[in-house]
Amino acid sequence: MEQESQLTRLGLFDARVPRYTSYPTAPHFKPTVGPADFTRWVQAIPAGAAISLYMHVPFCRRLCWFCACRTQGTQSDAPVRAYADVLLQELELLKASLAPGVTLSRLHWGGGTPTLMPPDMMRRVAGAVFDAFPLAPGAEFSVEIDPNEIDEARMDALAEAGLTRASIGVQDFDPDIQATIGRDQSFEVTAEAVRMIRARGIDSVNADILYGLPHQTPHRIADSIQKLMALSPDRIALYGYAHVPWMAKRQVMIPDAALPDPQARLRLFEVARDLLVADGYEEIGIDHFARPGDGLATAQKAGLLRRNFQGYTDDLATALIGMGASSISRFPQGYAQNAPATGAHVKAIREGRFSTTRGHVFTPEDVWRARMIEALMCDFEIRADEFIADHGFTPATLAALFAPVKAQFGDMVTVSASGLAIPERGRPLTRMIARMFDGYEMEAKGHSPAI
Ligand SMILES: C=Cc1c2[nH]c(c1C)Cc1[nH]c(c(CCC(=O)O)c1C)Cc1[nH]c(c(C)c1CCC(=O)O)Cc1[nH]c(c(C)c1C=C)C2
Ligand SMILES: C[C@H]1O[C@@H](n2cnc3c(N)ncnc32)[C@H](O)[C@@H]1O
Ligand code: MET
Ligand code: SF4
Repeated sequence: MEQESQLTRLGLFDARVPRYTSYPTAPHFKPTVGPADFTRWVQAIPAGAAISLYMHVPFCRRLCWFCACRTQGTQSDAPVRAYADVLLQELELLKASLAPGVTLSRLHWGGGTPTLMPPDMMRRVAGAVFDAFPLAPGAEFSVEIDPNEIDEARMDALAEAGLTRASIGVQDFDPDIQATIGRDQSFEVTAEAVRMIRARGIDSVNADILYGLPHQTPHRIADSIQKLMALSPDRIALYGYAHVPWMAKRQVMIPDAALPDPQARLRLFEVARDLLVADGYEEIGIDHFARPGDGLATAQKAGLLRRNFQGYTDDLATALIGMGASSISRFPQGYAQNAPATGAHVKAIREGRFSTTRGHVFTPEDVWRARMIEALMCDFEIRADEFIADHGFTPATLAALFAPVKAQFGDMVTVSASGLAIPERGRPLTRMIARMFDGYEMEAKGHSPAI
């Protein structure tokens, strides 16, 4: 394949590249940002603003071996209950620092597994959030749902709390692959979760599925995608499995020898993508798919697609506040991350202070670099008119910035007076091209593969 040899020459199959869910990326955060900065940034949010709120629940009943999320296993509800109490205290602290009249454009519960909360706990947490900050008109309330960890009573609690979007973890339907990644989940269990969601009139269903898993073949991923399409999710995240056992220790359970090589990963992605596109899904950025009419598809058409810690979003709020252990907040001034360890976060909140341990203060240069990387990840294009109008560039300064990218990537990028664009054939290189605009990370580090 000519494209494949070109991609090989450009280093796609050897590269380790950030996913750019933030810029700068989390590994560049420094302990110079602390609770005082976080408090100041929260206080600077204007009265009556709509903000986005993320609540992290770092508990699971079982720990899937493939998972790189910050979470811990627990068989009892006691630690979850104690943690939920702390979330309510954190909410009080936040309310005390925020100007009056703040509403939510988004509320997202992620994890971990938020659905391991018993129904009364879900009601209590949701009730406290909406008492403090009501949903803005058109707002979304979304929750990550583990199909193995949901039932009618918990679904009732979520629906009554006003859930608008359910996000289910699928990963793969193949039983052999499931055994190798430590995640049993029959098709019936997943289908039943979708039925419970839709039966309550929650008609927005997202699903997460992975390519690049151990023992995955084009035939097997095609089968999993077909099963997933039978459930007709509105939105699908097709993430590349990130094998980072030095960071996510439980991944040592996954034998390296069973992993597809980078060329095979590209083929797995393409098989899955082609099936989804043939079924009418629109490609959103590097790894999302959405039915036409879904918020992400509409935002992409309007040039309003944005990148955040969840991947892609159509949320335009300028402040995203992350609550709970390890969560990251984004403000116009910079990023602030809470203490990653649950114990340290809980201790800080119980003592009446925020747990912010690391972060980053934006420089003027960060602002335009962040936006260029976001534009590439969302639209595969850096539009000259935007950067001339909003960031003080001239055609000449843009041309100087684009020249080394063109020299490096040849016909995998196009450069003209209207800007820099990545044509279809160059799409697998998007994260590598974005890295050319990263002022912090010009050399490869311990990231996941570029494809
Ligand atoms: C919900 C689960 C996941 C979160 N991040 C990932 C998953 C699957 C994927 C991921 N994120 C990072 C890596 C490391 C390698 C890489 O490709 O860059 C992987 C596999 C980087 C990263 N992203 C965030 C953090 C804190 C990090 C690592 C830095 C570190 O802590 O050492 C931001 C972030 N990740 C997740 C959330 C919920 C989040 C911010 C709110 C979860
Ligand atoms: C929140 C979502 O993150 C994805 N997820 C969890 N662990 C990994 C990993 N190692 N690599 C890629 N994606 C992962 C899953 O698809 C989950 O549903
Ligand atoms: N824990 C849930 C699941 O695995 C949600 C996605 S992973 C954070 O299904
Ligand atoms: S994939 Fe979901 S259920 Fe499995 S360990 Fe990760 S957060 Fe927990």
